[in-house]
Amino acid sequence: MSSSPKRILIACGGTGGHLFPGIAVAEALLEQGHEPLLLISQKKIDAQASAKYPHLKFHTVAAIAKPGTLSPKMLPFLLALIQSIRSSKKLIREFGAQAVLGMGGFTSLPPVYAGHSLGLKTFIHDSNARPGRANVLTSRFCNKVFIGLEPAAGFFHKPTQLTGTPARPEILHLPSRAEAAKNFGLDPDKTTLVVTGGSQGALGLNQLIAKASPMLPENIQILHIAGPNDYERIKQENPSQRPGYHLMGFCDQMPSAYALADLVVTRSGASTLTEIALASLPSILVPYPYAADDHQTANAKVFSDAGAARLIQQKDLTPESLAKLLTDLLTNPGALKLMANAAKSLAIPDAATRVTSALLAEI
Ligand SMILES: CC(=O)N[C@H]1[C@@H](OP(=O)(O)OP(=O)(O)OC[C@H]2O[C@@H](n3ccc(=O)[nH]c3=O)[C@H](O)[C@@H]2O)O[C@H](CO)[C@@H](O)[C@@H]1O
Repeated sequence: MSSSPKRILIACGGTGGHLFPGIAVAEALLEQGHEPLLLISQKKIDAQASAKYPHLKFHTVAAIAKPGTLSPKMLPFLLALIQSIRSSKKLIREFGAQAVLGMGGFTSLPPVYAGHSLGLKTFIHDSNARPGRANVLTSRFCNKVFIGLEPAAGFFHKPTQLTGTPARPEILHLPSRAEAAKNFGLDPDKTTLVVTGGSQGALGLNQLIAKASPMLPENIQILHIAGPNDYERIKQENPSQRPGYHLMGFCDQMPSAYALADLVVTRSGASTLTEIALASLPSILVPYPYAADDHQTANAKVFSDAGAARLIQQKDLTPESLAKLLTDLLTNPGALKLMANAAKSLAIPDAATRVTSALLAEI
């Protein structure tokens, strides 16, 4: 190992769950004097998020998503994969990469495979308790797999290291509660419920919350982050809402949302879980029912087993039962405190530097 600056290619496009951890690793590398290049997709979310980090270098490639095995789209997918491996090799040579890190999904497979076939050290990070198939396949071409949650270790055929999932630096430095409340026009002194569905697929949860919120005690305020796809529908379906209910589409101030929250109701995507652990927040976790291999239930179990969260499947909830559970918890500060402490014990604040140290030690 030498201390000279290293050039690291990080593949992290396609979803917030891959992009933000990739950005966190890139920031840590940059801080240590190294040169990261982030490979992202042409999707809007990647363009929007990357624009906020003008000091980082990004390279855009077409997103790759695997169709069903018998789908007629399989042949075009395989051709796109081969093409992407070729262009990844070209990029690795031009950039002079010394290692490749994939943050997950099929978008990571071509650059990791290309790096491996050019003789570079290659790595992937998997943030879920039950890894995606793309990552298990990609791990065949890796030297080491970094994992966000312990149960993932059993799924890979390569050495794994528990690093946690790197979070955006701003999540590690939350604003004050007063500042946070101001951002949403809410009251800093009121007990606050924050609802967020992750970046995709929370219509069922959004509908439950919108119907449950009028049944909550009057002194509770609710920040309901419904996501850009559901915002209009939820607004139309619930024309008369109670005071202290604030509905929004996409939230670009998640640190403020966490700073204001006394309890979070959410899907159990890995980045969201990482963030609520870092913010020491109690939660009610309602896994996305259609997530691949039900990995969100596996993620949520880590938190409920530790006492940090209540895990409830969407099919088992009604607006009434959800309102009762929320009221019971929100009026029981002792229970919330115990859950918050358990959440804190799951946090790995140095996840980004755990990844960079382990990676740099091998090149
Ligand atoms: C439906 C699905 O399969 N989702 C998967 C997807 O997560 P997905 O990317 O949908 O969700 P995550 O919970 O992992 O991350 C969401 C990220 O978006 C941010 N955010 C969210 C809402 C908002 O309004 N503003 C905002 O900034 C959150 O702070 C967080 O950083 O990849 C993750 C990592 O493999 C998996 O664990 C998830 O299960």
